[in-house]
Amino acid sequence: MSAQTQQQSHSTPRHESGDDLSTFASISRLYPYMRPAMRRVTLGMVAALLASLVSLAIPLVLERLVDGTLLHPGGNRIGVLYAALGILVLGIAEAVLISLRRWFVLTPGTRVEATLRNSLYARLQNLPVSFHDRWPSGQLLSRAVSDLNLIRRWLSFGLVLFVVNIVTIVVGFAVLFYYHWLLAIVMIVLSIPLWVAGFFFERKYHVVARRSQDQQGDLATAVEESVHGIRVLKAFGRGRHALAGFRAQAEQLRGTELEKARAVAGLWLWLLMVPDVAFAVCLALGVWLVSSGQLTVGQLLAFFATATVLRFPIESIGFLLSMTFDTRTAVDRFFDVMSTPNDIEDPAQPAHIAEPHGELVFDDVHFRYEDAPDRFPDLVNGIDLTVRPGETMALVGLTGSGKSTLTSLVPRLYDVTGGAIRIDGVDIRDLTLEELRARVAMAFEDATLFSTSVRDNVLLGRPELLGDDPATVKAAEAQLAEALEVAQASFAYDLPEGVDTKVGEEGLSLSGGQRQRLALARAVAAKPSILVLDDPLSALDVDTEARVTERLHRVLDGTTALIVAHRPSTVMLADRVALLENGRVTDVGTHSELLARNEHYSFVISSLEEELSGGAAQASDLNNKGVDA
Ligand SMILES: Nc1ncnc2c1ncn2[C@@H]1O[C@H](COP(=O)(O)OP(=O)(O)OP(=O)(O)O)[C@@H](O)[C@H]1O
Repeated sequence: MSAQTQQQSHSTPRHESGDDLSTFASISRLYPYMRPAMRRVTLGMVAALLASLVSLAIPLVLERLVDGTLLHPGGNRIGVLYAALGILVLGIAEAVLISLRRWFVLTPGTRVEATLRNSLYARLQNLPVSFHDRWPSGQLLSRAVSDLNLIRRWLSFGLVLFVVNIVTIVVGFAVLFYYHWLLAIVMIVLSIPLWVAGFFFERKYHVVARRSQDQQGDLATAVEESVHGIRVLKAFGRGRHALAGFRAQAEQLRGTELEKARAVAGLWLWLLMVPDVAFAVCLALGVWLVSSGQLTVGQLLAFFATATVLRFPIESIGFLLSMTFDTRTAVDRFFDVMSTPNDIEDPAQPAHIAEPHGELVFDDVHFRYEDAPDRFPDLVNGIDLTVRPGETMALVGLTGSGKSTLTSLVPRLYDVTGGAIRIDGVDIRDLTLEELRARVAMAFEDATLFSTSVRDNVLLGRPELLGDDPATVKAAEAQLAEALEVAQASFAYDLPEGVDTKVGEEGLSLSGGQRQRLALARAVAAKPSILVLDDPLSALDVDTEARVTERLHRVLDGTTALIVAHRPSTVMLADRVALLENGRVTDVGTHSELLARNEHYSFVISSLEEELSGGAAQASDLNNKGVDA
């Protein structure tokens, strides 16, 4: 496998949804999105067609002018004046029609682009987490930005010109026949190399265009990763290495762009050379036809004037072809995402939990990741566990035993591959996703904050509290205060603009512990009947953790909670502990019961303690080395 192919196969799943379709069939899939814009596009096309026909009519007037008045013994000045006036009027009409074309097609492209972008975003929100595991964000970003941009430019400009130029060429050749059949046939025969070059161009260009657009996506992913990981790269002194990797990728893209440019240049060579040769041959033949009395001077002049009008449409075919194939690739890439099946969707006939108590039952649950090798058993291999209403259950197990995976099955971030998870007796797959995710709230170890205010981040799961009327604002403030207090995140009130301070990627930088506390506040504020916490306190110091734990205990009183525990102190928070071992729950009991009777549990707890003291030593070591500075 070449380095290039290797690079591609590692970075992007390539569905190539439209690879077996013709360019026309592939682009026609856009029709439902284009329908609202079609009226203006069609009007633009009509205006452009009329402009072309007008430009083809000018040589006809020229012929009359030369043969009928200038060269005619009885020609008069009034005739010349009329003909000149006719040409002027046609010229003005052509200019007006071209302006109309621009005006008609300017807005529909932007509207279609916006619709496509909204649909893509909605689809990305809708697709399951397993899709996002497979797709690098740069590939999605390049689809949402540059591919849709290409489609807009083609719609506003390429499509209309392509159709109009083809029609102009066909009508133009018919007009050439009208002047003289032999000259027209010579012109057509000499153009054949052009059509052949166009055919080979299509086959080559499509493949290179796809590669180029995929490589742009890979490059975007590389930039995104290095920006996100800038601290790690700096701390480990790997900036140069990252730059070298980036350069290699950029060089690869440059190579592909050059290949594209060479393909276009090859076509251009034919596009420029063939008409010149055809003109020269036709001129010699035309002069002979005039001298032998088979053609008038006016007809010869009109023939060349028409052939000149046809030059731009013929020359632009190369550019428009490459633009069309770029667009076809962009459309294929768009539908790669849009046609990815979503296996986590609402049921056809949803059930509803009338009286939520918060009982959570795992019934012989199995799960394996799509890319897990066949020789491995299921990661979750038949888990039976009941978390009673209002109970706090800690999940404990060695690292990699599948604790986070198990918790992510509850809000259906992934679907079980066997067995069932039930909330209050209802299989979670029978609930709508909206109901399920209103009942279950989650906080992760890796706390993601969005680029918006603290308030909006914390009340993310309570959209009904984000209104403007005074009662809602008051309720929102109370909820916010309670959640921030439970999560020991009152520091938010001391930020420059209090809870209105913008945080997240574009806002104020917060420490890992502060981010975790806000994420925990978000889960608490959602007031779920089941709270799933995936080691949400890992970045807190021991004192803060103790305070959060004490408050959570109070809040969790009526809430069922499933907590992944990496610290003995988190385990203390739980009423009972479930021990995860080889994909199964091998023991359930209180912390002290398990410590007393289960050797593996004691081993896990002592390894967690060791990890903690090791982590603390490492942290102080790093601090001494001044990494933070
Ligand atoms: N999205 C994924 N795709 C494929 N495999 C995954 C994915 N996420 C996790 N895994 C694999 O599943 C296994 C269990 O991971 P998981 O994060 O659930 O374990 P864990 O018990 O929470 O670990 P830790 O205590 O270290 O957080 C690991 O071998 C991991 O490599």
